[in-house]
Amino acid sequence: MNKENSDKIENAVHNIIEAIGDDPNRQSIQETPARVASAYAEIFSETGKKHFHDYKIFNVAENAGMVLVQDIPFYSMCEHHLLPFFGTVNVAYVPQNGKIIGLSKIPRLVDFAAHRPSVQENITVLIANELQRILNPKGIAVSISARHMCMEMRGINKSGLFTYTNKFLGQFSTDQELKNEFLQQTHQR
Ligand SMILES: Nc1nc2c(ncn2[C@@H]2O[C@H](COP(=O)(O)OP(=O)(O)OP(=O)(O)O)[C@@H](O)[C@H]2O)c(=O)[nH]1
Ligand SMILES: [Zn+2]
Repeated sequence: MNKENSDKIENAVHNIIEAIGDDPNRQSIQETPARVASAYAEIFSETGKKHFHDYKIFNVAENAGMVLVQDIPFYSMCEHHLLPFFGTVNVAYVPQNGKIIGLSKIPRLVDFAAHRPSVQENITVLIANELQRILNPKGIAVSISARHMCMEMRGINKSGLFTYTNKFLGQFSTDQELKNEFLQQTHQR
């Protein structure tokens, strides 16, 4: 993040601290605006980016069956309240023409989708669509389970609720057996 944008966040946080009735010059929070700016640079690092580019494609001779990376932790911020929502993502695909990507790129793709203001449904679809664009595999399944702080610490104030979303493309939407394999492996029914 450039200096101009980081200054904008610092000024805004300074104003927020004042507006909630605290003193921005209080010794232990003097550096808070700068800390928030640097935290936001990390948390929102992928904002506005349409495509994930950090991958290489490998070719293998024989197609594997379903490739599943399970329980990938993620943190995001809801676009309505800028409060965290977080949980785990399962990403599966069935390769086509021996085309695969490095396994570590799947959690990186999850971070790409999550590190922006968003809603759970959009993260789910963005992961599926980017994987589709990159690999054009025979099928894709993405499921997310998450807790939303905007439902837990304010508003409806219900703790410990989990929201589930998923997106199935290609064979995962046409082949019930494959879909069941995914759901069984990821403990969803
Ligand atoms: N579909 C969806 N909704 C979300 C997500 N994160 C937060 N929300 C909801 O977004 C809605 C925003 O609704 P508004 O009525 O504009 O906001 P609000 O008055 O603060 O709503 P309450 O949270 O009910 O107090 C709320 O119902 C939130 O629960 C998400 O990832 N997906
Ligand atoms: Zn919210």
